[in-house]
Amino acid sequence: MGNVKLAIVYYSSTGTNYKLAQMAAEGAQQFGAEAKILKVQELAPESVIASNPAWKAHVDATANIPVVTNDDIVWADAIMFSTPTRFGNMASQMKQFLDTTGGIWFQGKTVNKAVSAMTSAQNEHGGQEATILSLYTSMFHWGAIVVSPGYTDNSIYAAGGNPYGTSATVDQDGNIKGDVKGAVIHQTKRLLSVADMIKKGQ
Ligand SMILES: Cc1cc2nc3c(=O)[nH]c(=O)nc-3n(C[C@H](O)[C@H](O)[C@H](O)COP(=O)(O)O)c2cc1C
Repeated sequence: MGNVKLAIVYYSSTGTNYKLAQMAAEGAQQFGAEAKILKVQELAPESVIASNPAWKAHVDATANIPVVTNDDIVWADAIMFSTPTRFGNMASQMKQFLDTTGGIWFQGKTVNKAVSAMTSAQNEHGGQEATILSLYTSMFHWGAIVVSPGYTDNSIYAAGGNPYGTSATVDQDGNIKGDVKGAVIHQTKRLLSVADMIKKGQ
C-alpha cells in the first residue's frame, strides 16, 4: 500500500483545518502511504489578517508549510481537501486554488484522482454538507473519483462523523468539539484504499 501518494490540501485561518490535515497525515502514516500537507495560498489582505490575532498567529505558525501547486495534484494519487465553512461554502482561498487547475484539467491530469473533503464550522448545522458538496461539484468536473465516507465505519456516528466528509464543530474559543480523529483517520484510510484500487486497476 506504501506506493499510494496523498496530497492533503487545506485552507485554515485559525488552525482547525490544519489540525484536520495533520490527523489525515496520521491516517496516511498508519496506512503506509506517502503524504504531503500543503496549504492553499492565503489571499486575504494583510491588514485584515493583522486585525485578528488568532488568524495572524496561525499564518505565522504555518509559514513553513508549502503552498500547493498544480504539480502536487499531478503527483498525487489521492487528495484530501479540508476547508472551513464560509457562509455555507468552501473558503474562497480554496476555490481560487481550484480555479488555477484549468491547465492540468485540460490535459486530463485530474482524471481518476481519488478525492475526499473535510470541513469545520461554528454551528452544528452551519452548512457543512453544502460546503463539502460545493467542493465535490468541482471534483465532478475534474473527472476525479469522489470517495465519501458514507456509513462505512462506526466513526461516522461519533464526533465529526458525516457520510459526506468529516465535519468538525468549533466552540467560541476555536477548539474542536469532541474527538474527531477517528472519523478523519477512517476517511483517510478509505480514500487511500480506493486510490490503491484505482492505481492497481490502471
Ligand atoms: C466569513 C466567515 C463565514 C463563516 N460562515 C460560517 C457558516 O456559514 N457556518 C458556520 O457554522 N460557521 C461559519 N463560520 C465559522 C467558521 O466555519 C470557523 O471559524 C472555521 O470552521 C474555523 O476553521 P479554521 O480554524 O480552520 O479557520 C464562518 C467564519 C467566517 C470568518
